[in-house]
Amino acid sequence: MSSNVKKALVVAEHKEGQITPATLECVECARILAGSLENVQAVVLAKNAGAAAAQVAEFGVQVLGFSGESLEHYTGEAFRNAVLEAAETDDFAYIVLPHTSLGMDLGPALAAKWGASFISGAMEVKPEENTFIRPVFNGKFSQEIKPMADKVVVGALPGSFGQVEKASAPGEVTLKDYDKSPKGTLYVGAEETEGADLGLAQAQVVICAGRGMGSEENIELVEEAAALFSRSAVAGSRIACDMGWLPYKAQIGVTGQTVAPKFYMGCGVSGAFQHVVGMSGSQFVVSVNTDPQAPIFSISDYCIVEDAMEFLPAFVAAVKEE
Ligand SMILES: Cc1cc2nc3c(=O)[nH]c(=O)nc-3n(C[C@H](O)[C@H](O)[C@H](O)COP(=O)(O)OP(=O)(O)OC[C@H]3O[C@@H](n4cnc5c(N)ncnc54)[C@H](O)[C@@H]3O)c2cc1C
Repeated sequence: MSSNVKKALVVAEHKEGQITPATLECVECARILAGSLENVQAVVLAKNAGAAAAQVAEFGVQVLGFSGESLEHYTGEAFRNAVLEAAETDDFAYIVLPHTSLGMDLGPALAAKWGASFISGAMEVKPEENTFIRPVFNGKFSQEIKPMADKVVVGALPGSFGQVEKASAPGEVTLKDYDKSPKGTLYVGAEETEGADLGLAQAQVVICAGRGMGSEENIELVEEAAALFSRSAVAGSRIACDMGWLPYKAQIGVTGQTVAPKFYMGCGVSGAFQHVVGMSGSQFVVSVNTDPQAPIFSISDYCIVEDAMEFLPAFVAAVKEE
């Protein structure tokens, strides 16, 4: 193997025993960085890592699975120590992890301990130029970054890399017991957010409220629009949820839910990349925004430059008339 090959280690993310789509994008990002899947390995951390490790291996990468009580639930300290131990098993130049809640928390801690640069929210990588590109200012600009350190931890922005395809032969899986416990962190528990299941994942029509809706009272307009369609759901941007207008279960985006409905309508949503990665799989996108320069218009099929409080009642009336 040539000495300029730079190997990449992917930190696999899994929920309820299933590898997340963002992990498969990380494998693709790592493949680009390392030049070939042969130079990519993945690490799976779990109480019992076997099943999730086998899922990742189906994509043709070698997988190291650490199983241990301290890895049953995410804690920054335990996961950081376990990933660093995995990183010592070979001469890696990159650690790639998804730019999700996990990656945003774990990435900086890994980089600090590993002596690496940390590039968060990377949407493109150019290893031959040692350049990483990420969106800034809600996606209105992109920034090119050249890391100073030899090693780089990369947070791959979901929705940017495409998922790696299944391989004809699975990669090798090595499973190890991991019995180290974190010294300064104790996992106490997690509670699911209260509120009804909004059925966002199954919805074919999603009407999404953003800060531009102005107040909680105006969310009724969004609900009325959603009620026009069967298999529909109301969603919100993070700001709409932070304001308490909608429950957190309704949040779409990198720290919320991912939806791929047939029809998405954003009302007073600017189109920050953290939101867009959660809805970019929508088949038909309509956006209502008073600002003709709103970034969401660049990914919309129909751009309606209008006050949402004027548009929505007219929209509801028109659909009812049909
Ligand atoms: C680590 C991190 C994670 C994040 N995760 C998420 C996430 O998961 N999901 C998410 O959504 N965001 C997320 N964000 C926040 C994200 O960066 C944006 O701040 C957020 O998406 C903006 O929400 P918004 O579009 O509702 O509000 P704004 O960006 O304030 O946009 C409001 C829009 O409404 C328009 N408007 C104003 N008045 C009207 C009107 N009367 N009629 C029509 N349009 C009007 C404005 O022109 C503007 O474009 C995250 C941020 C960080 C830092």
